[in-house]
Amino acid sequence: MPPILPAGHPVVPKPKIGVLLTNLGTPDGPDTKSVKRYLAEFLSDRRVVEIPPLIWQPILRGIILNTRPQKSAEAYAQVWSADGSPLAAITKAQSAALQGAFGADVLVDWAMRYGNPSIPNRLQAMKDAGCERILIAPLYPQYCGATTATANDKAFAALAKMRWQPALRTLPPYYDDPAYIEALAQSLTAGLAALDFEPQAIVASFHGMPQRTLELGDPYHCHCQKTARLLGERLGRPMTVTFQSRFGRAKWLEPATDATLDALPAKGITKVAIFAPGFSADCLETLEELAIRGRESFEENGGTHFAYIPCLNADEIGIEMLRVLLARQLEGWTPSA
Ligand SMILES: C=CC1=C(C)c2cc3[nH]c(cc4nc(cc5[nH]c(cc1n2)c(C)c5CCC(=O)O)C(CCC(=O)O)=C4C)c(C)c3C=C
Ligand SMILES: [Fe+2]
Ligand SMILES: [Fe+2]
Repeated sequence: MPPILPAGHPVVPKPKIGVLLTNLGTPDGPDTKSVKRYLAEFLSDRRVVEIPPLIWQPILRGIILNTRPQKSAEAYAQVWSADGSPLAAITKAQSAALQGAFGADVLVDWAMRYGNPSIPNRLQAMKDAGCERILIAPLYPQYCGATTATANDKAFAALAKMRWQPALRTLPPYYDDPAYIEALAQSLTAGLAALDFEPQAIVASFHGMPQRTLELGDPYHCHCQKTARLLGERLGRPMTVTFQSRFGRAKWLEPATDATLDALPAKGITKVAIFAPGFSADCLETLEELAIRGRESFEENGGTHFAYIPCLNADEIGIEMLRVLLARQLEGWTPSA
């Protein structure tokens, strides 16, 4: 058969391509009203709280949304930056850095699953800019229905309303990708080298989820364990894996980060370094829960040295890793990617 494309022809014509980075979401401001609006949307997501709405909604509206927003707003106020919520500010910086790395062929933007800028809003903006092909990139290394799936659901729902849809791809979870493990290894090595003490333990703290979600078949727990194992092997140092941010009364994944930190000094471990490999950007859960409250609690229980090592964020190592992962997904879509 003769070749279907004339010799020298590019394999694919050059359509306009969009890359939409997505993350969890955050309130518009560190005030009770904004946090209440955000938590109402977040905690009404049936991928996040897997309790039948007839039982859950009265608890959410009657109890949780009347108590938690004020407490959470105080926590957000402690970490709020000049650029707004750290999660939003860092995701925006990641988007700008990747735009620089890809150049004019690819439009890079960012959106939040809950709150602003919303996924439907930024997808529409990409379509309006002429993007015919879009890569949705949920920035969660470990897959969880409560994070990866719901972010993609939101994008699919927006596309479901479009008469003229763009073509779509999604970034798969990258918990065991050599580029991710290497980025974590380099970032952790640099973070440890900058300390003025030698930690006796390195704690890898992942966001938790209900134990029941694991039993229903969600791979998140296994993904976290594999990330920590590969990183430990790469560095030749064991990692203490823990799960943080417990919410509600149900049993969550264990061991819990707070209980583990509090128990270490009694075992003779008074110097620790902690980091959060499952978070692609620092946020409330890392800056307030780990770096502020985790430290206080560890020291109250006899700890003497505590270091929080930041996430990959928009640092060079993290951006290069994301560029590699995204470029791989764009293969065949653009001759230059
Ligand atoms: C209610 C159940 C929750 C599940 C399940 C859950 C899973 C989960 N979350 C992240 C990442 C983040 N969560 C963040 C905040 C946050 N998470 C929950 C609850 C669940 N998370 C709440 C109620 C909150 C809000 C803050 C609070 O009131 O305490 C954030 C930070 C957002 C920010 O604005 O900085 C991230 C990121 C993952 C990876 C995950 C997977 C199991
Ligand atoms: Fe969460
Ligand atoms: Fe928290």
